[in-house]
Amino acid sequence: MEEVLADTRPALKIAEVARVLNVGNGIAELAGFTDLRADELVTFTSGEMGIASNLGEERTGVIVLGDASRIRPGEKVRRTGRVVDVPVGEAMVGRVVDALGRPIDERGPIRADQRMPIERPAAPIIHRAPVDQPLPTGIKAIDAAIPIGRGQRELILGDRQTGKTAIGVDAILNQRDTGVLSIYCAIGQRASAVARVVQSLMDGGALDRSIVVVAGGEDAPGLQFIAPYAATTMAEAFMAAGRDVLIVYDDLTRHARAYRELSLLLRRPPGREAYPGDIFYIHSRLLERSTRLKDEYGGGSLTALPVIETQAQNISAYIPTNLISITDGQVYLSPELFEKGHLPAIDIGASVSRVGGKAQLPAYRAVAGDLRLSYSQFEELESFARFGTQLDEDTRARLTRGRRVRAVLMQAEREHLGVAEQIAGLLAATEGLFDEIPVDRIRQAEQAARKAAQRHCPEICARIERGGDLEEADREALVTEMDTALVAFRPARQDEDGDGDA
Ligand SMILES: Nc1ncnc2c1ncn2[C@@H]1O[C@H](COP(=O)(O)OP(=O)(O)OP(=O)(O)O)[C@@H](O)[C@H]1O
Repeated sequence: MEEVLADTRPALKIAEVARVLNVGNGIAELAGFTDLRADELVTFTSGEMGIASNLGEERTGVIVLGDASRIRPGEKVRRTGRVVDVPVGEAMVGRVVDALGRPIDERGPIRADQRMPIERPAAPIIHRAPVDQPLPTGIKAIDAAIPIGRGQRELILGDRQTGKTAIGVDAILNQRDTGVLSIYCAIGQRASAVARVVQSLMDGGALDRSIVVVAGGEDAPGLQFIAPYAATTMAEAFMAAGRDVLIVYDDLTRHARAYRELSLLLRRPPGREAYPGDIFYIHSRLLERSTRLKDEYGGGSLTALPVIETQAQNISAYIPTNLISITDGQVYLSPELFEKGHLPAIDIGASVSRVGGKAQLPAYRAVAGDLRLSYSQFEELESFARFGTQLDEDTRARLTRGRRVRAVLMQAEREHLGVAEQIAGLLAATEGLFDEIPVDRIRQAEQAARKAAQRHCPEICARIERGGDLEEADREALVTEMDTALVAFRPARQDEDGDGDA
């Protein structure tokens, strides 16, 4: 009898059910819970879910993860004893899901055998390995001047319609042969914009090795707020299993706005630009989770490309400065370059990669080592030259070269180039092979040079692709072959042909 009593624990029931006091705009206020935990998931009788956010003695503020208009005052709410989690693993690959990991692609249910909480601590420093392996984006201006490494966090920022999404999508499409799994997390975007990205991934054959997480502009602010954390959890599951993952958060400006809306509705005190005091923390704790793990801790990596929209090119506004300080560099897209048609509109002088240089392939470093500096100098020189000053021979030569390098760095969307192709084009430009060719023919000339390099020096190209060095002899061989291929583009030869446009 005593044994039985010893095993019996008094079933003291704490209040597990509460009622809705009022609801609206993504937030519900409840009364009745006595022991609710911060961030605990609650379920409404109407079927919606919510996250316990403001825990007061009498009232609880809950972020609604769904349609708040379906919730009625007086409705019952139950606690669940768990935090928000999402399905993870192979079953997610190739799927388009919402912020709670539920499929929205009409391809049937997802049978994942594991779930993980959306908020998880970042890997401790001791588990982290240095960023020293490249993550090629296939975009010349980035791979040459602002290289990104696996495990890096590189911000993409610029005004609206400057090609931010295009860079993220191109980076995903370029992972065809790298074994990198990609996650595109759309936050607060129009459904048509998300549909376009999904279509591009499908057309490029990238959806089979990607996950798309969508919290659209018309979704509840609570879903928009949790979407990047959910996407990161899905990525972390692969990272822990040794996979390399690339994640694009498009975009964190809208994420910050969704959080501001929720905070104001929860009556938290507003700070600068009406954002709450912990606005830095919501982004730092998210991006801190991107890293590269040491082999003994899984060996995978998580590379993050967060996107931020600036207004009137103001990169020193609150959210952009926060993110610039959290990330390991930024790719700045300039609306002026976009208007001039210099696409992708990357302002190389205002962009930087703080850790990716170590990850750049040696052949790249040999060719594009000082590209960022020399290109910025050229841009400055060009702006002075506009005043019509008399130019000396050396300045004129530097302008000629700079304009050709710029033409070579221009690239259309979805035109991904392998490492060897990129290096051949850049080598031809920096060695002055294009100097005598009119700028409007550089694109064709570059293609011819790249083809010649591939055709006549296949073993050098293959070695470069494998990460080998570019020896002096290799450089000479490539330059000779490309120079020969470019004869047809030079004015003298064109004049002989009678089609000169110099
Ligand atoms: N390298 C490029 N070559 C040609 N067109 C490009 C290039 N990059 C972007 N574009 C075009 O520029 C337009 C804007 O691109 P995108 O939607 O990526 O910009 P965004 O900055 O993400 O826009 P938003 O502010 O709406 O999010 C698109 O029509 C896209 O096709």
